[in-house]
Amino acid sequence: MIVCESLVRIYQTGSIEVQALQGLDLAVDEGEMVAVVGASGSGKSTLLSILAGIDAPTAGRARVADWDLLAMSRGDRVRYRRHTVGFVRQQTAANLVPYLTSRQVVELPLAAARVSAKERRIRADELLAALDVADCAERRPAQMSGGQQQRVAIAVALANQPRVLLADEPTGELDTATSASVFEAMRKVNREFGVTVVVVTHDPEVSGQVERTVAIRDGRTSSEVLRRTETGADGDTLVIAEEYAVMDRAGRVQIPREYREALALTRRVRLALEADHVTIRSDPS
Ligand SMILES: Nc1ncnc2c1ncn2[C@@H]1O[C@H](COP(=O)(O)OP(=O)(O)OP(=O)(O)O)[C@@H](O)[C@H]1O
Repeated sequence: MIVCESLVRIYQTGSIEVQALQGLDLAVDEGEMVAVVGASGSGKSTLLSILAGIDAPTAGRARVADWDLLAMSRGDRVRYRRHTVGFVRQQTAANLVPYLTSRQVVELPLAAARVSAKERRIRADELLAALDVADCAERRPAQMSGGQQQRVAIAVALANQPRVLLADEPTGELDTATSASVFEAMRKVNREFGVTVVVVTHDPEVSGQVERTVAIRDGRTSSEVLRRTETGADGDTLVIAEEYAVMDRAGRVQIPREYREALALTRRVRLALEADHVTIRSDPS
């Protein structure tokens, strides 16, 4: 559903150039839910803005569903944002409109897509019910909690039945219990509606609940954690998490700093192919 290869985004401010993405690789299957983590400034929001069609990459490849994000006209971009992706921002207020009720704000994207008034009402009520905020249909943002506002924001993002839901720190302004429930709502739409979900988060509690977490370091995908559940001998369910380094198409792998420091691996290293693995040794000279 999503494929990014060697994705680059350079911001130019006067004479200063910032490489926000420096050859990022990412592949997300249809129906998957993936968490994206990384230090502040690592490029998470830049990636999400590109996937949302808000920002354009400088170079590389980026495809979402049938769209090539580097070759879209202005009109394509509008269609893409209206029908293929839904976007939830961190700031609860930025997702909603102060003077519109929840039902009205969910109906807005449907009206833009020329859905009839009757259908709009039915779809808005279905979505608000699916996100457990049916009782907020007549309320404006100021009359709702942060968690309720984010659930309504997810309903807005899903109004036009997008194939991909993108969320940039959707629980960043919420307390732990509320963020767990908003995150659970996202898992529910992923499971029940089959929407592919990419969620940026700082919260390890959140990233620990998805099957795959992608870590971005310096604008590049550096590692992935895959989680699976297994039933132990005593019948208990265990979550097994395994961390993988990510290799790009050219075969490059980033070796974590602590490994490099522990073995004094510097500019030149020796590689050797063994029967079932590759060794990396420091240069004796
Ligand atoms: N519009 C812009 N103009 C110039 N530089 C930018 C712009 N947007 C982002 N950057 C820079 O690009 C880099 C990546 O920023 P980005 O917002 O993607 O990081 P992030 O991982 O989302 O960080 P955070 O977790 O703090 O939100 C940073 O160095 C940032 O200063």
